[in-house]
Amino acid sequence: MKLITVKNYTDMSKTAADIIVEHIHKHPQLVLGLATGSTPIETYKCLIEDHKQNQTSYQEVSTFNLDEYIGLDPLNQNSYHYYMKSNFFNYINIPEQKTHIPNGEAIDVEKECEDYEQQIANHDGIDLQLLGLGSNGHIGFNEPGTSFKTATHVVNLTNDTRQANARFFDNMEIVPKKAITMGIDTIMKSKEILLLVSGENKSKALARLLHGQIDPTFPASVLNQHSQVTIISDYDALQNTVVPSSILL
Ligand SMILES: N[C@@H]1[C@@H](O)[C@H](O)[C@@H](COP(=O)(O)O)O[C@@H]1O
Repeated sequence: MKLITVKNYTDMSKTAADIIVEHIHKHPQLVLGLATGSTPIETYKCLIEDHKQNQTSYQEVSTFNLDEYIGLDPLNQNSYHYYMKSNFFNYINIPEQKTHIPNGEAIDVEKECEDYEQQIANHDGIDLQLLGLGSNGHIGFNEPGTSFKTATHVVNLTNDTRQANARFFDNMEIVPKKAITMGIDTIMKSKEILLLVSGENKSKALARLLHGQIDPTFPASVLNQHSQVTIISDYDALQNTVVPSSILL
């Protein structure tokens, strides 16, 4: 595990975008795993800026998003379909058929999960997966207690997670109770993982990830078992953490 420490959210975002762009330049057919939430928004802005300035092309890149709420129309402003279009896809030259997000409106959601997993496999897996960190340690929507062996599946969202995401919705009542998420095993099969962590509200979770035991009650801890993880963290998220010497700087 490698840790890149940066001053603040802006620097975290620039650093993450630089790493992603470097991967695309080396490998134009990159299979890129994408995340939503507040954390990667500025990274997407930096990627859009780079696309404008340096013409980095997404023509041959394929993307797979981590998750989507069940029951939200893709045009609903809180769906991750809408988020990805309005924060990223609308501003780069990626062909729509190369972007993949679970269909939260599928009639047969179990089949949708199987198909999603199969599509990732058909692309020979994810080359670089971008991840955020839930304050309860969730990755994607894999909540505490999820088996490390899970493939893409349907989850019941915990109240903690619904509350954490309620800020995007008009009221708590309309925050979906279920979602489709890549499983922990799906994420762990990615060849490389880039975890972004910013802000004091993530500092406890980050400390537990860096120091804690590998334990399904804290899903992100599984990342300690992956050989190609880079964490980019700002000072606020690292406060009160003495970085263990086992973490490569
Ligand atoms: N499903 C998403 C995750 O993919 C995201 O990484 C995490 C952190 O969100 P944020 O970046 O807004 O703190 O929680 C959300 O619930």
